[in-house]
Amino acid sequence: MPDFKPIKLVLEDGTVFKGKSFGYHKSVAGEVVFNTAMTGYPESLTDPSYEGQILVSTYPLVGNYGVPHDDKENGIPKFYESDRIHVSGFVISDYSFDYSHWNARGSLGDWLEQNEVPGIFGIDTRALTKILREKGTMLGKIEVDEDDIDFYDPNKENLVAKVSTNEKITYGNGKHKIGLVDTGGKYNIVRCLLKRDTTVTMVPWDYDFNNDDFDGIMLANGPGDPQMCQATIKNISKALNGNKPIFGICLGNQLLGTAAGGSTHKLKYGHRAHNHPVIKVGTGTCYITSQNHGYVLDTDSLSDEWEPLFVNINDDTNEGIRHKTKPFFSTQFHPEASSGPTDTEFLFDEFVDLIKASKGEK
Ligand SMILES: NC(=O)CC[C@H](N)C(=O)O
Repeated sequence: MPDFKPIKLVLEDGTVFKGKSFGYHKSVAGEVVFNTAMTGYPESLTDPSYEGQILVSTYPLVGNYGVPHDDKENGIPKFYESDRIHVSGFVISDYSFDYSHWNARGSLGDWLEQNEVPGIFGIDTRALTKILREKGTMLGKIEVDEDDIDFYDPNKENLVAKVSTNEKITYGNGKHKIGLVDTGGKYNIVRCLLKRDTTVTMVPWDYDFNNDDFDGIMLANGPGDPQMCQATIKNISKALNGNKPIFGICLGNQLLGTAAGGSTHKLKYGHRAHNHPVIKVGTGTCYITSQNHGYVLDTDSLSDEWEPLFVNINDDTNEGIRHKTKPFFSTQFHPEASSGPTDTEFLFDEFVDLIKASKGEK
């Protein structure tokens, strides 16, 4: 085994975890969050919602299936959620030096190195997670050699502006025209829409989509504090006066709720997993969902025109909302999965059905 350089993770409360470096050997600071999923590191690492965050995997064995090919389909990578790694650093327990998978093109360590993102292995990530669960999400820094860098709070910045597209980009040429507000959206949202006879036009986070002739508006996921996206919230508020279908995911749920007059707050340590159970309100139906968020919408803050659509049965937090009379709805979880269970992908069908109904089609 080669000699891996020492590297450490320092938490805001002074706790230090010493590990070994297996990615790009540099110091970084960010917000430390944990995900309990057992698979899906290529998708998570490229999810723009992780911008500014140091990601901890509670599942110990990581890297065993390498990283996938970067083949493209419809102009986007087939197996990644964006064009680069967005996490600031990756913290794991056991690194698999050997990888094997039909679709592997290289190792996780080499991929981190190419993207200049540090990786630490040899850390008891379950002990680390217990601290984060007890004290809540904390700032942290990964330090190499004798470095002593400052802590950095990504939520004080407009991270959405950093990760959003700067120009309109159109994918596919299906029947229904979707305006996708790119607050840091994952490519699987585009893939799920394109599978359903749509043309998807991705627009910048602060673009006023109300003047375009879209058939429906898709509000994407994205990083940071939703209250940083006032320009998006303003445009959504305008759209709420009309009748075009709107579907929001994760940050999209928080932005739709805020535009509807609601408020948001930060959870103690967030939901990042493949197994969050949510109940559809008014039914006994439970879905197992993929999640990655730190903020949450306050259901009680919504006006009477809105109602909760899903609720998390672990902690009773909001998992989605819908307008009582207009075709507007959103989910806090990820129906596009990637990674995680695909049980709620049918919500994309429901969105397209709303579009058809609003156009007078069957
Ligand atoms: N995946 C997301 O869209 C995350 C939304 C928001 N940044 C949060 O942490 O709550």
